[in-house]
Amino acid sequence: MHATAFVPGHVTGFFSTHPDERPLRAGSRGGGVALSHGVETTVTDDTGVTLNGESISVEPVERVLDALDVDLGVACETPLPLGSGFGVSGAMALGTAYVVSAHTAAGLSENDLVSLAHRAEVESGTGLGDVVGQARGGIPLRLEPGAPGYGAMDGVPGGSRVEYLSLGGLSTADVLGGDTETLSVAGERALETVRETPTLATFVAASRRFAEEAGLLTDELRAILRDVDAVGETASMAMLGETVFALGTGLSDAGYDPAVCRIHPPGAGLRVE
Ligand SMILES: Nc1ncnc2c1ncn2[C@@H]1O[C@H](COP(=O)(O)OP(=O)(O)OP(=O)(O)O)[C@@H](O)[C@H]1O
Ligand SMILES: CC(C)(CO)[C@@H](O)C(=O)[O-]
Repeated sequence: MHATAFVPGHVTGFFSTHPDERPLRAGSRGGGVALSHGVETTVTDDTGVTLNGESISVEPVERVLDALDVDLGVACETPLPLGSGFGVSGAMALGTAYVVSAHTAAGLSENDLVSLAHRAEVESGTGLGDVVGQARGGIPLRLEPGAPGYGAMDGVPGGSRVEYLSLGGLSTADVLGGDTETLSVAGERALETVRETPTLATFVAASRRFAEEAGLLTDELRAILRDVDAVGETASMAMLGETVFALGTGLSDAGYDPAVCRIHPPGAGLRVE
């Protein structure tokens, strides 16, 4: 029986970047939402990585396999689009750490596995806080950057339904490799706002303000957000993808046909079988 793990998707609403030459201390501050739509990862006897049945190269997954020094591969399945702001690379990396550790009885703790996947994402340039958010669940706030033992987290209570609509992707590596000063200032302001008033409404409103201030909104996304505003709801952009998300029914109320899922509960952990 080959080990299988489920890791929730994770949409970041706002963030600031906190690089560090020590990858376990590097990461992001910010806020996001863990989703009941995620990635199912199964360990395989042959090497290589597949996503929805197709061979794929995802650097953080390969880094995790290299770090565990195994001649094994993984098969990943997800309904979420890769590269569109759902933390798919982080979920694949974290799921890989869990299933290979289970398969080989590596004797690693949960913090060890989360740290392994976090390091892989940071070193690949494909993520800064998705992995720690996916491990926590709920609506995680990254108060301090870093892997377990370095970072600090809280969460916004409540929430259930999530709607999302993706028009396409954005390269996380390209955005994180560019000038992130402006977006980081906006991200710090957003985190301060949500920490002062930790509610669903404040979270989405702060995310929307961040998307505007970070200069990442495309005209297409802006048009969808305005349609949601027009029905008295609020939505925002998933970082980093050409994707809109709403907590509640804002997209469907505005006449769109979004994907619908739920928030992956805080503390629900990752199912490993
Ligand atoms: N068809 C593809 N589209 C996007 N990325 C791809 C594709 N094939 C392989 N990759 C690799 O998958 C990884 C995607 O990481 P990225 O962080 O951009 O996506 P994500 O985790 O789904 O989104 P985000 O981090 O914005 O939430 C990168 O290593 C990229 O090189
Ligand atoms: C940086 C980010 C927006 C892209 O991965 C976010 O998802 C994160 O913190 O990993």
